Amino acid sequence: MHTSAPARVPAPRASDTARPGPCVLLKHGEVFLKGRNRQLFVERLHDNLRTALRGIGGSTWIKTAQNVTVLGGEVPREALVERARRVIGFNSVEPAVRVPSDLDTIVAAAVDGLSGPEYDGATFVVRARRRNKQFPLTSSRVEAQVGARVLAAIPGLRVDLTRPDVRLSVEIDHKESYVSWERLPGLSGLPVGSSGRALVLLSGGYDSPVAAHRAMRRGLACDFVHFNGAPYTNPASVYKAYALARELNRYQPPGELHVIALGKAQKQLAVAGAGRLQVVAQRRLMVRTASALAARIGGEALVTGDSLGQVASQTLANMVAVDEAATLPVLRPLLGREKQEIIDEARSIGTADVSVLPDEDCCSLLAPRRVTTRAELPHLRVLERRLDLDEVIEALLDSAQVLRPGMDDEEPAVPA
Ligand SMILES: Nc1ncnc2c1ncn2[C@@H]1O[C@H](COP(=O)(O)OP(=O)(O)OP(=O)(O)O)[C@@H](O)[C@H]1O
Repeated sequence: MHTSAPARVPAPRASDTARPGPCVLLKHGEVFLKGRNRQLFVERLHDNLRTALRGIGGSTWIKTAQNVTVLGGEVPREALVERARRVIGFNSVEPAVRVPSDLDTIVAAAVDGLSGPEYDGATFVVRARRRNKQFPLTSSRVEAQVGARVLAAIPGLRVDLTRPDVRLSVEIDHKESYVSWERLPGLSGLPVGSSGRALVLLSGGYDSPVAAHRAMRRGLACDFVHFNGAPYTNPASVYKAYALARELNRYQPPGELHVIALGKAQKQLAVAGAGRLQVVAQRRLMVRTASALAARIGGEALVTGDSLGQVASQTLANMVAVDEAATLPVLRPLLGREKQEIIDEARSIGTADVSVLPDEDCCSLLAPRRVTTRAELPHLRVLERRLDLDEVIEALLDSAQVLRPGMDDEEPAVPA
């Protein structure tokens, strides 16, 4: 049984946070808008960040200021940035330096940062935020003074308040301040796990991995289930599902992949006379089995990659027929998306290279030449009564293989 909270990673030692040096500023996303529950969301965000930092190869520390998390450690800053950019819930990830809160030191850090040849002739603006109201200058005075002194020290620079090449950001906290001049976009969204846990029906195509990623960005921790056509198809789709789940697990405390051999049950449906209902009947069997599996592992909803009308099996009537068989809500984050948008998003999250590979999906096994676009529930029920559904589902669940992509590097042993 899953608990949705990730395992805690030891808190940083106080001595780690005392030294000046490189760090990373992580600006909070939607969490920032939360009211009284904000602290809980921030704790979840930090738990996920600690999980993402596991195995990085050196000690790390995390510090919270208002609406910002500061990350540092005895590892190269690029490695911290790379890990932090995969944590859902930060609007931006900014490589920064941490200095004592006095103006001379802040200016020295800024001059140091902007002295490289890549900033020759660049335009810049200073943006300051003062969290420490005891600091002797207001934010706008800090901006003016830092700007003037940087300009005097680096004559190649020019000021542009509206469309600068570089935004020099100064965050003044109580004892220390953070200076940064590079801002990388984060993944924004809600911390994974803050909305509960879901089971994603993961095929080998472009859509379901993108749907999973979108579900994660709305705070759902995801496990995965993949149905393959074994024993009648080759194992290629299982390897693809494994690779996709491993990629997706880089964005969350890793979820499990359950692999279920559907081939025999598909044949039973065909023998029972499914005909043009075959694909919708299979989908109903998938969501029934997935609902039962989710109930066992703590999932509260199913997620699919359906997009309305994309293919014959995804008409409104067929989706209604599928939903009727599920005992958990079926979430479809891609319902209104177009295929090209989905493929572009698959490229940006890193799943497209796997999805494009050929496989022998269980859906093509026994698929009729024409799939019904209007599956009638009474016809489906008559068909399903010819099978002992409870027994079929029990057998499917018993044969499920559980893999942990990204948690260890075992290759999937393909179920018989
Ligand atoms: N073999 C499978 N195992 C698990 N889920 C599946 C499988 N086949 C389909 N699904 C689920 O049903 C959804 C619709 O599948 P369908 O084959 O109709 O569309 P698709 O456009 O090929 O989807 P995808 O690009 O995700 O493969 C998938 O996005 C996925 O969530």
